[in-house]
Amino acid sequence: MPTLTKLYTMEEASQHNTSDDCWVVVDGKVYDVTTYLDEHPGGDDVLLGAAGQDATEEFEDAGHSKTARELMEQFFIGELDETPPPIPELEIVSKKQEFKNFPQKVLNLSKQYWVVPVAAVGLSLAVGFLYLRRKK
Ligand code: HEM
Repeated sequence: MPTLTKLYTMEEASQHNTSDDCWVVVDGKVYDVTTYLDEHPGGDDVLLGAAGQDATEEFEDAGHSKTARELMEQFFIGELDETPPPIPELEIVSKKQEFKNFPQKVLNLSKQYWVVPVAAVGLSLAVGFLYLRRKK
């Protein structure tokens, strides 16, 4: 089933790293904790230290309670877009591949269009024959 969850790249999340605009990423989920900075029992400094970053390890190390995990859902804004960006090398490889197959492609075309040279030779012979006959 399609989800309506908003996706954010890590690059986008990393730009929200101030006390006026503070996002943290925990376990592939993005949280806007700006309004929670002053309320956080662990202190605002720890959240600010993890702002715009993947804080999964720090979050787990702090041994958060079930209540804390339920509470964080209020700050959930989306998920991390983990789709890898297209690798430019792949394009280069495919272009090289095209070039590599060039002789094969020419061969295939000549197989397909063998009628053209045969017709050309036939036509030349016919014209030559008529020319010679007229000369006599
Ligand atoms: C939306 C995200 C978060 C919520 C809702 C949240 C909530 C809480 C709550 C309720 C506590 C009190 C203890 C408990 O009930 O477990 C706590 C403690 C703490 N949190 Fe968070 N937290 C969040 C994110 C983080 C992150 C990202 C870090 C680390 C970078 C962190 C570090 C800590 C630390 C160090 C403590 C103190 C633990 C202790 O006293 O032993 N928290 N947090």
